Order: sequence, then C-alpha cells, then structure tokens
Amino acid sequence: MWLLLSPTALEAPFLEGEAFSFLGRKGLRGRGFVYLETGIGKVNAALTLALWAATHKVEKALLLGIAGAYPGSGLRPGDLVLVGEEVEADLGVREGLKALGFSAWEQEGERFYNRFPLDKGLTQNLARRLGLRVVTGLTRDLVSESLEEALALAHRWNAALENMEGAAFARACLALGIQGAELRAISNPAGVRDKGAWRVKEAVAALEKAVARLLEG
Ligand SMILES: O=C(O)c1cccc(C(=O)CC[C@H]2O[C@@H](n3cnc4c(=O)[nH]cnc43)[C@H](O)[C@@H]2O)c1
Repeated sequence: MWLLLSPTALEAPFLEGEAFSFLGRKGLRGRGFVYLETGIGKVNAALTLALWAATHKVEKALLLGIAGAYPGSGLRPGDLVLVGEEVEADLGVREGLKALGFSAWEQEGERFYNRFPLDKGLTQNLARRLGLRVVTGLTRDLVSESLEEALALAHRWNAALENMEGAAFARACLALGIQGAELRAISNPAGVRDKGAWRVKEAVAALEKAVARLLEG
C-alpha cells in the first residue's frame, strides 16, 4: 500500500478513490494507495505526513509534484525524475547549517545538516521500473525569482531542480522510519516567473503516466 502525497490536488487530478478530508485538504482511498494533499511548503509537507503516520501504518510514501529546473541541469519542462537527495537550502546561513554548529537531525551516529536522502532502495527500484534519472533536489520555502538567483543556488548546492517540500518530506521520512521516494515533473525553468514559460499540463501528464505504471504493480 502506497501513501501518495502531492502539495496540491492540481498535481494529482488523475487519482480516483473514496474521498475524505484530512487537515482540511483532499484525501483519497484508492486501489493500492491512500492519497493526501499536503499543501505547499515545508511545514505543510512534514506536518501532513507526520500527523497521518501518527495514526496509520505507512509502509512506503511517495511525494509527487511539479518542480522548477535549474540552469545547466539538462532538465526541460515535461521531464520526469526521481530525487535521490534533497537540500534544505534555507536552513542556517547561506552556506548551510554546519556554520551554526548545530545539526538538523541525528540518527545512528550520523549528523544531518542540509542534505537529506530519500530511501535509496525504494528510489533505485522505482528508477529501474520507470526508467528515470535520479537527481539532487533543492528545497526552500522561497522560490527563485530570477535566473541569477536560480543559477547561484544550483551552483552552490549542486542541485538540478527546485521545489518547496522535498527536504521536509525526506527529513520527516527519516525521522519516522518511513521508506520515502520523491517523483518530480519539471513544470518550468526555475527563476522564470513568466507563466508563459510554464508547462504544468505536460508535467502533470508525466506524473499521471508514471503513477499509473507504479500502481499497476
Ligand atoms: O509565481 C512564481 O514566480 C512562482 C515561482 C515558482 C513556483 C510557483 C508556484 O506557485 C508553484 C509552487 C509549487 O510548485 C512547486 N514548484 C514548481 N516550480 C517551482 C519552482 O520553480 N521553484 C519552487 N517550487 C516550484 C513547489 O514545490 C510548490 O509545490 C510560483
């Protein structure tokens, strides 16, 4: 049984099931999955997963959604990727959290600062089944508002795409002991606010195709 999550219901219009409400947002009980709309941003993503997992067994969770492609990533609108590692880039100072001398999470002797892995085994299994690249994602609650800003972030953190939830989801999965994976479809060039350059419909169609293959077993 999958727990499927997306920041907005607009990113998963293709899912069908018995509707319910969770934290005031959309939920669905479908064949082989439960779906939750989390809301945009880090806190919403982590909160939704944690509060659901507090009263429901979660075997494996997939965060799916749209994302912005960083310059130089080779990613274009409509492309679909898995995220193997997320950078929480608005935690600490510009160079990261380690400069403050505190870790964000510690587990089995490992200290995590700004980088949080998705589940390696689950991600590699999905990459094989779906024939997808695995990239590094960058998460901030602020979106890049210029190509210069996007390029600086991509360079500083060696990331391929930008979103607003991934690192929080990855860190919550680590803390909760949940196998988590992240599927992102590129909707736009990061840093480009002109919606004429956005291809949300194509991105959602790519998500639909991948999720259908995932659920067919
Ligand atoms: O109005 C803008 O300039 C603008 C720029 C980036 C994203 C938005 C959104 O409202 C979408 C946020 C939503 O979608 C994900 N997303 C998609 N593209 C990006 C991006 O370039 N940078 C950050 N997040 C992006 C994000 O995960 C949210 O769920 C508006």
